Amino acid sequence: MADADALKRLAAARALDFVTDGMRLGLGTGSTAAHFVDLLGDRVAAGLKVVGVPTSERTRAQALSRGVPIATLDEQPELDLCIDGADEIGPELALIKGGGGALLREKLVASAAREMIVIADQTKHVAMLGQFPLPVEGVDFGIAALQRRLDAAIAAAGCAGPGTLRRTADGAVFRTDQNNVILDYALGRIPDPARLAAALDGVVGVVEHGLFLGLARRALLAGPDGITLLEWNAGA
Ligand SMILES: O=C[C@H](O)[C@H](O)[C@H](O)COP(=O)(O)O
Repeated sequence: MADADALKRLAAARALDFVTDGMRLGLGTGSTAAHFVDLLGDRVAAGLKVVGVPTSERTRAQALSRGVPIATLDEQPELDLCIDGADEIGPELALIKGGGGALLREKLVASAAREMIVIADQTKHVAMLGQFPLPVEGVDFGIAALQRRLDAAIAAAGCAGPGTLRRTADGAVFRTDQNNVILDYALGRIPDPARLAAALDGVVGVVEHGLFLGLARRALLAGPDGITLLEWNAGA
């Protein structure tokens, strides 16, 4: 069976089929999106004309190193397509994102794009979101109070589970590219993602959360037998 990294690269390669000359692209973050940026670099070297808006400093550095022209979201506020990975892909292409801490810029970039395509190995596809801890990005002023408000909002939305302040491998508090902190909520199951997202949106101190609802129109899932295309059109 193909290893997970090979499957991620396979999904990334298929996403290139959706890229055409002149496109303004949102460039995601994470190991799967990194394969896409790498492969996009080859296409750019071969003459493809695109401009990419990176969703993290990591992706920005990678795009530059691969010769992919980049711009900021201020310079390119309207994008044609955003290609990004995900931590979980549930029904209606509802996503959990932010395992790598890039959820805020990822959501801003995906929201600026006419279309978002998710690339992943097929193990990310789940019947119900929640096994992957849900990242919630917040300001670092009064974390304990923020956590209490979050616990209450999450319980009111019919979910439960501990929130843990994210730390780096050496024990320091993890900081996002926007210098915020992340609480990872191990909820186990999220039966109603829209209800939970609405509850989180209303919590003072929350900057953004990792539920991406109604943003992805397609997902390219790579498995041992090839690519499966999932499509969801919220407006249909
Ligand atoms: O913050 C990170 C992003 O949301 C990633 O897209 C997500 O964590 C998936 O990453 P990977 O492709 O490495 O599994």
